[in-house]
Amino acid sequence: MAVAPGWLAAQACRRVLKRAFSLHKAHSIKDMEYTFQLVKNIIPPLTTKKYKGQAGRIGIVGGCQEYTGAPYFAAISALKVGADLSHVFCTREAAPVIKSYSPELIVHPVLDSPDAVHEVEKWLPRLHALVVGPGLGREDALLKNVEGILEASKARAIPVVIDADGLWLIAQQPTLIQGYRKAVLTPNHVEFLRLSEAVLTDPVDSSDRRGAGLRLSQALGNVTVVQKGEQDVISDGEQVLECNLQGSNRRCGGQGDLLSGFLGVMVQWALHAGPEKTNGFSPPLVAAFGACSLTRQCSHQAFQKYGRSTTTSDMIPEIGPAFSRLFET
Ligand SMILES: NC(=O)C1=CN([C@@H]2O[C@H](COP(=O)(O)OP(=O)(O)OC[C@H]3O[C@@H](n4cnc5c(N)ncnc54)[C@H](OP(=O)(O)O)[C@@H]3O)[C@@H](O)[C@H]2O)[C@@H](O)CC1
Ligand SMILES: Nc1ncnc2c1ncn2[C@@H]1O[C@H](COP(=O)(O)OP(=O)(O)OP(=O)(O)O)[C@@H](O)[C@H]1O
Ligand SMILES: [Mg+2]
Repeated sequence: MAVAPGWLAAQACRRVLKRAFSLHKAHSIKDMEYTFQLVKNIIPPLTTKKYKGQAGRIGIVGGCQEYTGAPYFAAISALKVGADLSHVFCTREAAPVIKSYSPELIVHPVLDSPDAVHEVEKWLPRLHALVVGPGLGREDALLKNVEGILEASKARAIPVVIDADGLWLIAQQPTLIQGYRKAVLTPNHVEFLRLSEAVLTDPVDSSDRRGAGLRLSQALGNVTVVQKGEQDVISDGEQVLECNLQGSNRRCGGQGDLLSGFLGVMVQWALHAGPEKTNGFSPPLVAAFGACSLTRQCSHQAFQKYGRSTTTSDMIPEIGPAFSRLFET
């Protein structure tokens, strides 16, 4: 008997959803299907009517002498999820290294120049979102420049995803993003604790990750917080989404950097689509759910092929197939 491709796709989707809920019984498969539908609603269609740049022009602020992989992962994941152009603003030394990884990235060696804020600001009118922090390092002079870049981005209402050393800066100066609802923070376990210590008066209850995420988001004026971990817990201070989609047991470095690049693209898709497409959820919340599920699905697929030897580079060729499987079925 011939089986229709649509039926096969629906079965594949149900299998993904079953994996998603194997760890967390509080939601039904129906809830998860609904949240995936909201992500599907924000994805811009591929048509012949679009010109280069309309699906996304993203800037990554990061990359220094020690860390060149992290900004590369964020920038390439932005392109592979569907952005048209991906810029990296890094230090002079890091630039040739990052360029050598891929001809597809546009690399600006400006972050340690005395004129860094102005050099990045020139590009802001042409960018839809910034991802701040992957591979940035913690040198005071660089962080000072990033402060200026964040202020300039807020003044232009540009969405910002803040990760890694960008979160280190926010923990020192939470006022930089206080109340900016186009900011999404993506802390790992340690970064989440550091931020919580910086802005909450009472210690967080580590057994209640939903409550902790809500509190941190509220304390920061409802910026969206993506608390990464065995389950990703996402909150805008009003609502909480959890992403339990099965990933893998490999914890190789760089997976969070991929997530931040996906999110840079998806947050601007979601804000562009507007709240009517996200049915009562804030657009950044839906974008974050999309980026978390895609990261975990890429990790799952890569692990099926490479097992213990899986590294973040192995996840990159999985982005297209994982995206289709989650959002195009
Ligand atoms: N290829 C590249 O270029 C990459 C570069 N990267 C860049 O590196 C920079 C620093 O970022 P980072 O994430 O390494 O932060 P950092 O605060 O030094 O923490 C590290 C220490 O925290 C701990 N720890 C972590 N998770 C934990 C957990 N769940 N539960 C408990 N403990 C946990 C653990 O410490 P330990 O086990 O030693 O106590 C770990 O060693 C940043 O710019 C980033 O973008 C990365 O993106 C990777 C790929
Ligand atoms: N224990 C876990 N089980 C399953 N998935 C996990 C686990 N911890 C993290 N993840 C997933 O791995 C991805 C990256 O999260 P992680 O906490 O490793 O970020 P990170 O430390 O910032 O990574 P990076 O090395 O890029 O800086 C996220 O998609 C998250 O859902
Ligand atoms: Mg990280």
